[in-house]
Amino acid sequence: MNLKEKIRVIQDFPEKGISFKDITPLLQDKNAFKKSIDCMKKWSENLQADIVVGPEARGFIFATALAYALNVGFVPVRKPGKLPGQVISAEYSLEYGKNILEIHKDAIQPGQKVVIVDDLLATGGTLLTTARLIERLGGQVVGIFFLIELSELKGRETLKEYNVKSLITY
Ligand SMILES: O=P(O)(O)OC[C@H]1O[C@H](OP(=O)(O)OP(=O)(O)O)[C@H](O)[C@@H]1O
Ligand SMILES: Nc1ncnc2[nH]cnc12
Repeated sequence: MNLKEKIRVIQDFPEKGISFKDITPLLQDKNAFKKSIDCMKKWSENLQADIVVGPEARGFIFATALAYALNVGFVPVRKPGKLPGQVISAEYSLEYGKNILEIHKDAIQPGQKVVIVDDLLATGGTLLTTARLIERLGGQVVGIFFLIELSELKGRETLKEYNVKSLITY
């Protein structure tokens, strides 16, 4: 099965000039969704991850499924004002716009091995910010997995110090 065929490309969304990669057809297809998570599970072999982290919102979908498959816990990284406990936060830039990400202070224990999962790598800003938040809490980022990588935007350069893998490349 070719996973790329399950991605719907929509031009000029959410603004002019953006070629939006819509993951919803892949999620609707049980075989494609399962294959995506099974591949990420394979990448996780030997990493001995203690926890999987996913950034809001699309990251939650893949990160929770992988956490379940690996039989480890899940930690959400959220947009501002959503987490109720004490948080640390950081600002970052997106392919379109700016944002802030937050994580609960007690979400990661020092020395824990962390895998981060998101749907898409564009500039890498979201994932670099997420990785830095985890490191500020003492976690060790052992893998960063994506469904989709937009190679033109050079996110892999931004994340060059990490073990980065993606399933579909544009
Ligand atoms: O590599 P980057 O340039 O940081 O871009 C990639 C991020 O952009 C999208 O999230 P978005 O913030 O649009 O949020 P959503 O998941 O809530 O739709 C996507 O899900 C990634 O998290
Ligand atoms: N081109 C794109 N398509 C889907 N999600 C994105 N997030 C950042 N850039 C994106």
